[in-house]
Amino acid sequence: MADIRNIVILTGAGISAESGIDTFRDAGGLWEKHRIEDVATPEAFARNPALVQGFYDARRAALATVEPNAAHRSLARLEAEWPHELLLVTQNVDDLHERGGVQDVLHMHGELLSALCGACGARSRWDGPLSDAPACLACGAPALRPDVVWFGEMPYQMRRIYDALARADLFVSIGTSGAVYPAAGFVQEAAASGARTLELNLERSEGSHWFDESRQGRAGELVPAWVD
Ligand SMILES: CC(C)NC(=O)[C@H](Cc1c[nH]c2ccccc12)NC(=O)[C@H](CCCC/N=C(/NCCC(=O)O)S[C@H]1O[C@H](COP(=O)(O)OP(=O)(O)OC[C@H]2O[C@@H](n3cnc4c(N)ncnc43)[C@H](O)[C@@H]2O)[C@@H](O)[C@H]1O)NC(=O)OCc1ccccc1
Repeated sequence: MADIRNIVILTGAGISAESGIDTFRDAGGLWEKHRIEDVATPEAFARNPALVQGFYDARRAALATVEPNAAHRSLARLEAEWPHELLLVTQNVDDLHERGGVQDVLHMHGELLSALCGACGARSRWDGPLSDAPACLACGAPALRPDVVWFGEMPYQMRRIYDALARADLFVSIGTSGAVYPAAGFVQEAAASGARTLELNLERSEGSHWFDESRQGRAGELVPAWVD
């Protein structure tokens, strides 16, 4: 680690699995119970907003029943102690990184605890169901939607992410299947700028072959072992 200064870490649903949050593609995962095109696209929301709001209301309510795990807490410790640049990017819409103690996490696919006005773009913290949401507090339009990035929509803060990848000495991917872009392409971006690349995942992923090193195991063990 001596020559490592700038680190970019990407996390996915696998880091929250041991906290009891369903992943997407694993057995019994979200995409087994729901079709992406029914609940996670702008077209689905236009077609059946109640179904989509219900899907996210259930996931938002479930947040109150789960706690961060050792992997979340280890990353908070790393953030507090790392003397150089560290950017933590998550594809997760849960708040377990923050509750695990991380001060600055970039939610590239949005957050369950935030509502977005489809009319004026205003954001507001939201922890209840959105199905019976009042109008937007800023513009009064009845257009509040989950502040998450659906398929076909541009992820958040891509400029900040690509800038950090271009400066990275080390890129670490934790608990993601590498099935969804542009996140699945970050390892190649980092490698192209000369960074070392490490994958920590329960099993080999669609992108494992892009990494210098891929370690298999549970995030709750692999991440503390890597941080300490
Ligand atoms: C399905 C896929 C082929 N489709 C896409 O990638 C699409 C289309 C596309 C764009 N570019 C492409 C290039 C090629 C092909 C397709 C595309 N991408 C988009 O539409 C994106 C938007 C995608 C975002 C969609 N929203 C999500 N989530 C928020 C909502 C919600 O949460 O409901 S995606 C969602 O699924 C993704 C994958 O999930 P993972 O987190 O990886 O979870 P998964 O279940 O798949 O895997 C879990 C892993 O953990 C491991 N694991 C399990 N337990 C543990 C454990 N205990 N410990 C460790 N590991 C564990 C398992 O082994 C497994 O490997 C995450 O990103 C997650 O956020 N937008 C876009 O491209 O805009 C334009 C653009 C253009 C230019 C530049 C930029 C943008």
